[in-house]
Formats: sequence, structure tokens, C-alpha cells
Amino acid sequence: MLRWLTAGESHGQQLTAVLEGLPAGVQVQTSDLDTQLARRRLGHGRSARMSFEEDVVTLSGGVRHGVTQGGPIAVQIGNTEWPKWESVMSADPVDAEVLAGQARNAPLTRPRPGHADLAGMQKYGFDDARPVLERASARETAARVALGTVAQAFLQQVLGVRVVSHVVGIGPVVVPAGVLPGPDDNPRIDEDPVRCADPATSEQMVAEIDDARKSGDTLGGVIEVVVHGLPPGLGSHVHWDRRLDSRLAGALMGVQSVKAVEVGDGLETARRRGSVAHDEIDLVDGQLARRTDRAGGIEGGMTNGEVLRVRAAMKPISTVPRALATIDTTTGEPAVAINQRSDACAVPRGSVVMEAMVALVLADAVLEKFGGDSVTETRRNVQGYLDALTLR
Ligand SMILES: Cc1cc2nc3c(=O)[nH]c(=O)nc-3n(C[C@H](O)[C@H](O)[C@H](O)COP(=O)(O)O)c2cc1C
Ligand SMILES: C=C(O[C@@H]1CC(C(=O)O)=C[C@@H](OP(=O)(O)O)[C@H]1O)C(=O)O
Repeated sequence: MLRWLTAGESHGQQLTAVLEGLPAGVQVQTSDLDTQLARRRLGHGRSARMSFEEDVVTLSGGVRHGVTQGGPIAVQIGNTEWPKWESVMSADPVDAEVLAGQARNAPLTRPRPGHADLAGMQKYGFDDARPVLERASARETAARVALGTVAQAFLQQVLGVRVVSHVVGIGPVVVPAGVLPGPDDNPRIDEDPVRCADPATSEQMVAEIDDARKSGDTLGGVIEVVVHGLPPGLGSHVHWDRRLDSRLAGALMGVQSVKAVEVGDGLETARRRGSVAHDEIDLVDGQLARRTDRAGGIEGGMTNGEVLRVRAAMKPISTVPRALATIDTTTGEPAVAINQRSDACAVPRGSVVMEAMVALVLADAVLEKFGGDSVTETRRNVQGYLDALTLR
């Protein structure tokens, strides 16, 4: 079983992440994490913070000379903005005189509709939204991407699995049906300003973001994660919490701002008749083949050997420059919500986070099915299973 945890605040000294349960022998190094974290910072619509802040990665446990050792993997991601925030975010008490007069330390009492501010203040008994937004912030997704990189390395080295993603919608602009990235398409998609696999739609998405930003507004959108190379039989039909679709949905819904998840054709499938909703089965030259992949590679909560497709819908950013109505929690008077710098649209960089979450869930499902304390052992178990399948 794979377990993972993250800790740290948006303007804290560093994020910390731990991944436990991965076998020995996975090749991964700091530069692999750097590459994925750099991808997470890109994309049209990102905030200024993404261009000046850097992620400083330290792989501090579980990896030796570029190879996992079987113990928990520990990662720190230092925040280069820390010196500016040190007194405000210090773990130890800070002299009140030092804090007095610091604009950054003023209590935040105008909660943003759509962010965690108000519910968090109520739940934890804070009269300041700072401690809520610091942990709610999607800065934390840097830690998930770091762990997801290790999970992706495992999947690729054991099974040749490739996890790719693309943006299929920004606000009302959506890609035409049938755009499906291949296993090696991530580098090409990364070159697009909105990580869209269709150049014509990409231009419209960029224009939509520019328009929203100009009018002081924000946007959400939809991301599709596509996974090539999975064997049939990951997950299970036997219990709700062993279903792979349920586990993927939970992991993707667990990313800040995700409000819906679809597997395969998802909602569209519910509008179709059964005769055109499923993926008919053939045997071609002794090999199983599907005429379509509407199910997105999962049937009965298990992979079916086809390409896996899952979509996550992110709501528009709630720090809206054209500020939204709220109340000041100290006075109860009407006010405008906090509206400092923010991403106008975080969907392109969100896609890298979705890849990481999918990779972590799949690595867990692979270990559940095949086990192994070393990559060699897991590979051997995979091969034994594949060799025993009468139909493939
Ligand atoms: C990659 C990414 C970047 C985000 N950037 C911002 C941002 O700059 N400003 C903001 O208000 N929300 C941003 N969000 C969304 C908030 O973190 C999220 O809305 C908030 O934590 C409340 O959670 P909920 O939307 O799931 O209810 C971002 C989300 C993601 C995934
Ligand atoms: C820092 C990151 O994302 C942040 C996520 C975020 C939020 O509310 O989720 C708000 C913004 O931070 P700030 O309010 O300080 O400008 C984003 O920049 C990051 O992704 O590394």
C-alpha cells in the first residue's frame, strides 16, 4: 500500500512531502522533480508569483545515488519568498513590535466567496483568514507534483506506463471531440501556452483568458489525463473503495478548485442509449480489441487494458480582481472580498497536478495487484500475470 502526506503553508519556509510504500530500485533524482515542478509553474493566466518564486527541491530520504531504497521518500520544497514572510509565518513567537505595522500581518477579515476563508475561520475559531488560506492554497500542489514524479517513474520503469494530460476546456472554449494525446505528446503540449493539444482551440483559449483578465475576472476549465500502457485488472469490482474509478475521482476531487470528475465520456454517456454508450469487443489476430474507448479504460472499477481517460473540472479562481461582495467579519458591515494578486486561470498548470494525482493512485493500484519490494520483483510479478492471461 502506498501512503502519502504533505505539510506546509503557502508562504511558509518550505513544503514537506512523504511517500511510503514504494519498492526499492526506482530510478529518480532531484532533476526529475525540478522538471515536473517547472511544468507546474507554466501556463497562460498564471499569477506574477509563478514567475519570481522558485521551488528549491531537496530529496532528503529514501533515495540514494538516484535510486529508491525501499524506505519512505521525503522531499522538501523550499520557498524562495520565505525571507519576506519569515516574521509573519514564523513557527516560533515573534516580538509584537516587530509584527506591528507590517502590512502582511494585518488580519484578513474580508473572506472571499469561493475560497476556504469563511468556513475555515468559523470551523477553527480564527478571526483572521490568514491561517486558513495559507494551508488551503494550491501552493501545496507543488508537494503532490514532487511525489507524483516518483510515482510516474515507478509506473514507467515497471510497466512502460505514460501519464499525459491536456487542457480540454477553458471557460466556454472547448476542444473538438476526439483530440487524444499519444504517450509521448507531453513535451509538445508543454510548448502550448495553455497546454492544449489542439492549436486552433489553444488560440481561442488564450484570447478568452486575456479577455477575462482585462475585465478583472477569472476562469476555470477542464483537464483530461490520459494514461497509456496499463494492463487490465487494476482496481476491483468487489467493494466500493477498491474501485479504481472511485479512487481516481477522490484523488482528483481532492485537488483545490476541482468540482467535477468524469471517467471516459462521463456525463455524455448518461445522455446516450446503451447501443452507442459502450465499447464493443472483437478478437483481431488473436488479440482483444475494442471498437471505441467511451468507458475511458475502466469497467467494473477495473482497468480493461484500453487507454485510461479521466477529466477534472476546475471552478474559476475565487480571488476575483473585480472584487466580489462579502462582509467584514470584525464589523459585520458589507465589504469587498480580498483581491490581491492571483492566478487569472490556473487550469494549464493544474493539469500537471492532475497527472501527479493519477500517477499516485495508479502506482498504489499496481502495488496492490503485483506487490514487490524491488522493482525487479514487481516486474517479474507483472510478467507472470500477463503471461497467464489467456486473452490479451
Ligand atoms: C494550480 C492551482 C492554482 C490555484 N491558484 C489560485 C489563486 O491564485 N488564487 C485563488 O484564489 N485560488 C487559486 N486556486 C484555487 C484555490 O486554491 C481553491 O479555490 C481554494 O483552496 C478553495 O478550495 P475549493 O475551490 O476546492 O473549494 C488554485 C488552484 C489550483 C489547483
Ligand atoms: C503559490 C502557488 O499558488 C498560489 C495558489 C493560491 C491559492 O489560493 O490556491 C493563491 C496564489 O498565491 P498568492 O495568494 O500568494 O498569490 C497562488 O500563487 C503555487 O502554485 O505555487
